[in-house]
Amino acid sequence: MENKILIYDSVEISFDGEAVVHDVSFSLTPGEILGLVGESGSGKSTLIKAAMGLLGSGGLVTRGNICYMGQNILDISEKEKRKIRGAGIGMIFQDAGASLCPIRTIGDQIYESMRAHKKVSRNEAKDHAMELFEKLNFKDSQRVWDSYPFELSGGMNQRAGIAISMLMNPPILLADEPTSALDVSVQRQVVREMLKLRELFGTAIIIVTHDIGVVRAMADTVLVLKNGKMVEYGEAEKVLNHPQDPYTKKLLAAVPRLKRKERS
Ligand SMILES: Nc1ncnc2c1ncn2[C@@H]1O[C@H](COP(=O)(O)OP(=O)(O)OP(=O)(O)O)[C@@H](O)[C@H]1O
Repeated sequence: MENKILIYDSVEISFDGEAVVHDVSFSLTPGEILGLVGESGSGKSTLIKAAMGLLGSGGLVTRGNICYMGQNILDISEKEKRKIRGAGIGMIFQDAGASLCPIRTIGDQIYESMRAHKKVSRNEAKDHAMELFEKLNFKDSQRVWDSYPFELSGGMNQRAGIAISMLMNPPILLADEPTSALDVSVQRQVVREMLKLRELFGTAIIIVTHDIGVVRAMADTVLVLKNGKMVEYGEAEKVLNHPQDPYTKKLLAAVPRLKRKERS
């Protein structure tokens, strides 16, 4: 099992008794970036939410196992899951701005989210956040700390959201369409930032995206989902440059040629 920090083993996920993800297996090593792609409704978000225990009331893993650091997270209590969420597995969504509380400053939210996991003073939380902001080249860290989300641009909120999800330095970051609501220049910045997190902290990342350009720029491995089933899984270079499955070929063909050519 050398060095696997997350293992999905034959996972089936159902909503209200109906399976929407079928027999999916993959694993993640420290620092690995896995690109999860597939058409809308193919089950990408459902698959990663299962690792966080965030499927909602009708959702259930109905077969298989999901192991985080050797621990089957389907067997553990809600309290233990809460410990893993944030400190073990961080998550960022498409619109991190919307998941920030509108009536609290970024600083307050950082302090609260850190305090939920460990005993820290406000100053310690601030020092830690400022250090991370600097590492991620935020131009005006103090202003970000003092701002309410509505005082920052959508791109800055997303970058702050990513930084917040990294405060506890989780070994795994699940990123669900983290760039799709952003304009192109901020998209590039966010991609660079996620790569920087891997470089700085050895963070493993699962990135869910429709943007094959982002997958090319980031992923070591790629998993292609269609109607909840794995159609292809392997090294990014192989899957992207020599796709075997017609569905993967179709997904890749949907990408503008210019984008596909830029790194070939
Ligand atoms: N809470 C839910 N209750 C019932 N069915 C759901 C729920 N969440 C997702 N589904 C169903 O599960 C399937 C997979 O949805 P999911 O959102 O995981 O796909 P996706 O690949 O992430 O799509 P997108 O790219 O549009 O975000 C879909 O058929 C969807 O309707």
